[in-house]
Amino acid sequence: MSSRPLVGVIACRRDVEGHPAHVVTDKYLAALREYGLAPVILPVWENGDERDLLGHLDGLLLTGSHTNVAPERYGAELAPQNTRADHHRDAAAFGWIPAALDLGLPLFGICRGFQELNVAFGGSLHQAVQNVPGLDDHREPDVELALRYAPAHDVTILPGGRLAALAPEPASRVNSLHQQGIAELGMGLCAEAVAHDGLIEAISVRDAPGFSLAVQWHPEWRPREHPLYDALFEAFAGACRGYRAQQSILEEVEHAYG
Ligand SMILES: N[C@@H](CCC(=O)NCCCC(=O)O)C(=O)O
Repeated sequence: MSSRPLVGVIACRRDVEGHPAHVVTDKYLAALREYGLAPVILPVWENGDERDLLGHLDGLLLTGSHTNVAPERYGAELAPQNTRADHHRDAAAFGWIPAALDLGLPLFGICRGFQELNVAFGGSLHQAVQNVPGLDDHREPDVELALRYAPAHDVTILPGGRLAALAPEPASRVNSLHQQGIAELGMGLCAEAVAHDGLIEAISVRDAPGFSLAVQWHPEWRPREHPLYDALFEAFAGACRGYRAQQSILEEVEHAYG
């Protein structure tokens, strides 16, 4: 039986060959595997309540997606640039985030997952960052994949935070593939890094006992080749191993003493 920690990876809903499907791109799964974790794809249903799944996991990864959090979840009107939704994903993410934090489950958000964490704490989003005065265009160029995920802009890591504690350097250059971004930071969240134009690009949950970081960029893209991406996955994997060990002890105590 695998001793690798089990990490739940939230899926997205898409049609595949005419059938509704639950989809995760391989790079998220491959990155978790690279760092000694066992990825488990978590299906998403708008009317589902799969919170019991989290009790079997040692970590939760909220992936990126071309779709967007429904703006009504943060009290906004749908912007014309916001053309892709996934209500199944929304329902799952906003159920699993509080449940994971209640369990102390290591929680890692990437891109859409970063935005979901902010909205889960009452924050709001820009739906078209490129149209916000003073902010740049953070969308990916229409080029081949390796160039789309290449480092695109600098981020400054804020001193004294959870990201600073694991980052090899106080600044880095990261990829950028998003049209949405944090407008108002949710209550109870800490800004951990900002882009060159001031946009928040990494956050953490202030009172979370364990790993609870989310980033706007994509560290799952060839993480071993980028010191900050590598540090993020090493820290997340370490947190999942620690959680697994803690759960094993609790299970043994429960078994021994009932
Ligand atoms: N749709 C949101 C989030 C952008 C995002 O997650 N992009 C990556 C999609 C493909 C991948 O998983 O790498 C926005 O536009 O801000």
